[in-house]
Amino acid sequence: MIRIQRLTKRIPGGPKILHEIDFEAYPGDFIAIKGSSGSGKSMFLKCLSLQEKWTSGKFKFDGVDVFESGLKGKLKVKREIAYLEEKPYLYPNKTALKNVIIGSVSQTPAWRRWTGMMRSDDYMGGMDMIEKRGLIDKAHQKAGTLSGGEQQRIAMARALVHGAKVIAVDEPVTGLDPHTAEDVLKELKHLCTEQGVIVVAVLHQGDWAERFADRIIGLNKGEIVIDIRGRRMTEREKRLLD
Ligand SMILES: Nc1ncnc2c1ncn2[C@@H]1O[C@H](COP(=O)(O)OP(=O)(O)OP(=O)(O)O)[C@@H](O)[C@H]1O
Repeated sequence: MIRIQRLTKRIPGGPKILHEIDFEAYPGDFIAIKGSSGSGKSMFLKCLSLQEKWTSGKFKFDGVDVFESGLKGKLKVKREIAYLEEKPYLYPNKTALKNVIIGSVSQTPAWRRWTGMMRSDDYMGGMDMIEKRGLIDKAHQKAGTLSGGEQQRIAMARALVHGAKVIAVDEPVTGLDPHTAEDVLKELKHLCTEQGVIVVAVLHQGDWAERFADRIIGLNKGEIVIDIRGRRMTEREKRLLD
């Protein structure tokens, strides 16, 4: 479970980008973040996954007070809250499978990195995760040749192999055709309902948030202006995001 209280982010010597954000999420939640350009959506995901330092606020994750528990709490967040950018970084010349298992604990010994050899349990775990994403026939294809939707799913598989319990994903369907976008969102929804993963997704365009999310949070100038159950938004609510 995640509990954030009064998260504030200010760029040193610059403007306040997030202002006193309160946020809670429970296993299995699919939460969409909406808001116009510059409203702080990406910054929120980056603060949630500790890619960005907070200016102030309290952060509890799975009962651990992240900032009170020192390095241990921060490492737990970095390990278990995966941040996926709009165009997730994959090694283009490595296979989809290598991208999924790269950096996993049993891969770490230097001689494995030098020789490129995988342990059989890495191989099986990676293949299993890729199969569950419906990409088994792409496992040995170079990641740089995969489509945008396939790359998103490989990035998800990598996060899950590495033990992610929360996926904070920025614009996962931007630039995808509607059919592929729907597949990616179904996949994320499935992770919530079947595995209790928490998904926090920036889904500003179209009606994807209304169709897939359990909750919709709307940001305007770094403040929460809407926090509703996933449903069709009213015209008044939409105006609050402008
Ligand atoms: N490192 C930084 N230094 C200064 N300003 C920043 C920095 N990072 C973000 N900002 C500003 O903070 C605001 C929020 O940025 P953010 O990327 O979170 O917006 P967003 O809602 O994700 O926008 P978009 O939909 O266009 O991606 C923007 O005005 C941006 O210019």
